[in-house]
Amino acid sequence: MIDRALFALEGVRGVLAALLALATTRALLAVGQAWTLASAVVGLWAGEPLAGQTTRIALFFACFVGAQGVRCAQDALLGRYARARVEELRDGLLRTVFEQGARIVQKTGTGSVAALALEGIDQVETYVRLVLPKIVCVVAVPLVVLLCVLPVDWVSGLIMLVMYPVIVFYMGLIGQTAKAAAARQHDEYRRLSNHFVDSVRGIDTLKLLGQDKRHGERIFEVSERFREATVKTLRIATLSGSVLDLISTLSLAAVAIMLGFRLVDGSIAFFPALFVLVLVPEYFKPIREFASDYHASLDGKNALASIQGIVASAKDGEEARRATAEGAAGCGATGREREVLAWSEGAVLELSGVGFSYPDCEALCDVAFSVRGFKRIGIVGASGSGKSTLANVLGGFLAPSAGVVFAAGRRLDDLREPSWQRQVLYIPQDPYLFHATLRENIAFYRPDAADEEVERAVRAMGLEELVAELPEGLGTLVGEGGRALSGGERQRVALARALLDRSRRVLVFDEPTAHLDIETELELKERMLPLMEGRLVFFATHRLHWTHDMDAVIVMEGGRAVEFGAPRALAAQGGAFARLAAQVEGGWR
Ligand SMILES: Nc1ncnc2c1ncn2[C@@H]1O[C@H](COP(=O)(O)OP(=O)(O)OP(=O)(O)O)[C@@H](O)[C@H]1O
Repeated sequence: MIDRALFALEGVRGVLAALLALATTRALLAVGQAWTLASAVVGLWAGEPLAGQTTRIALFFACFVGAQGVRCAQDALLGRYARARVEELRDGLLRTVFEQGARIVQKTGTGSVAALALEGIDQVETYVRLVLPKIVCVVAVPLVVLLCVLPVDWVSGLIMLVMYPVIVFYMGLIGQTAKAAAARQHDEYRRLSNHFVDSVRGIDTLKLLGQDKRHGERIFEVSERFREATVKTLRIATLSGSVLDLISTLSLAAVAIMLGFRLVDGSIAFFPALFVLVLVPEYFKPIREFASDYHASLDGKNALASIQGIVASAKDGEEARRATAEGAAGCGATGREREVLAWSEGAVLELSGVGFSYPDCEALCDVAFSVRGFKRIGIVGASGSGKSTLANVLGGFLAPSAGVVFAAGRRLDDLREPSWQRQVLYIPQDPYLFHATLRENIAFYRPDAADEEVERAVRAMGLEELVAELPEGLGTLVGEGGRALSGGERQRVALARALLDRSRRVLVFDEPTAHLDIETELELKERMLPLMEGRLVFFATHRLHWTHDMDAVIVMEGGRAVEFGAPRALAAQGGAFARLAAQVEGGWR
């Protein structure tokens, strides 16, 4: 029931110690309130004048105000602590998502990661605020109260002592059921988030294929499952809360009835009886509050576990990767020693035995080749042969599961090395436009670019017409929520980015023209070729006319690089490239 993940939070022990001190103080103040109230009432009952009770009444109010003060101090402490931890968690999660990129998002789901970063984080804050003080109160307050009741009336103390473990045992039983129900609810929520984001992203395709109605029904099914899981969790929470209330009320009644009988037969005086009666609710209050907040905070508990899981698995993977890289290098290379030098004419990139597997499929196997300097390398092959996966490995997005890479004199396990990524410009099939102005999108890698440079890039990539058409020219908002651009226009923006940032000397293209009609492709080709000058270029494509402009091609077949060489020589060789070339309409010359 007590969540170990909470104890992994930074500085939690110090906060628990402070909360323990505050809870003990509050319990003592509650005892003080019960004592002063009981003695004032007993005094009045005995016929003492009201004026004689002033000190007791003043002390009662002092204890009351003190208890409120302690509560405020506790809230302030928890508020600060929860906010700080939550900020750290958010940073950790976002850093992991940015560092691990596609891998994390593919594994966990875009919707789920977004829901965790937004709503999940808030749930964790509520969870930390609610549960930390309850963990402390549930131990400290009953102990203080019991220690004060036992010397005054051991019979009531004994009843309280016996009933407490019964309640804790019952809570443990309910807790297990509630935990399972909340975990199921959390899973359904993750599924719903992923489904929703996927549906919104794919809405055009779904409509185009006439699948929107059927997909709508599936969204309804997923939402229904989430609703059912939520109702089940609420049902358990409400029922168990009521039963717990009943048990603690019965325990309270048992103490009160025993006090009543003993008062009647004169075996207990009025003062101790009243003192105990006033104090007993304080004894059961923390466990009742713990039970009700426990259910309310279970989604925060699950969100915390998910976030910590994502961050920890990424960290483990990263450490294992580092350890293997350092072990493989045999020299404990760290930091600077792994930095890839700036790409130059004499630099060599070599892949040796590189493999990569998706959870259910091996996409690359034993890929090996070596390139030097500023070459244009085509990556060709049939659909599913591994072109995009190889482009992703070269771009530093995916870490191979096998093999090593030598890049500009550095031996690496993979190319997710920041000093390599800083040199790479990746242009995918469908470049992403940020929700920002067209100018900001073009100057993405060089936000400091002068206006003339941006305008030159606009002209070079044939974007002048678009800019003239837009209401605010380069200052028009584009991307999601802004003015939509066609596939060809997005591709031109991506190329303008490449033109603007000449410092990136490695270009990785992944089927950049796959979505474009042949006229647009040929027009763009004329604009792309000059960009390739003085750069190392990898160009994954299934359109073989590009290979005429390549210095060499890598031919992929079933995840293996089966051929590597100049296209003309490969075509003459009669192997895999020749077979591919034979499929080109009109032949490959
Ligand atoms: N995210 C993924 N999860 C699981 N398997 C994947 C994933 N992406 C690709 N694959 C599989 O890996 C293999 C190689 O895919 P890849 O996209 O690299 O091939 P490709 O040659 O680029 O294909 P295409 O020309 O159709 O884009 C294929 O069998 C594909 O089904």
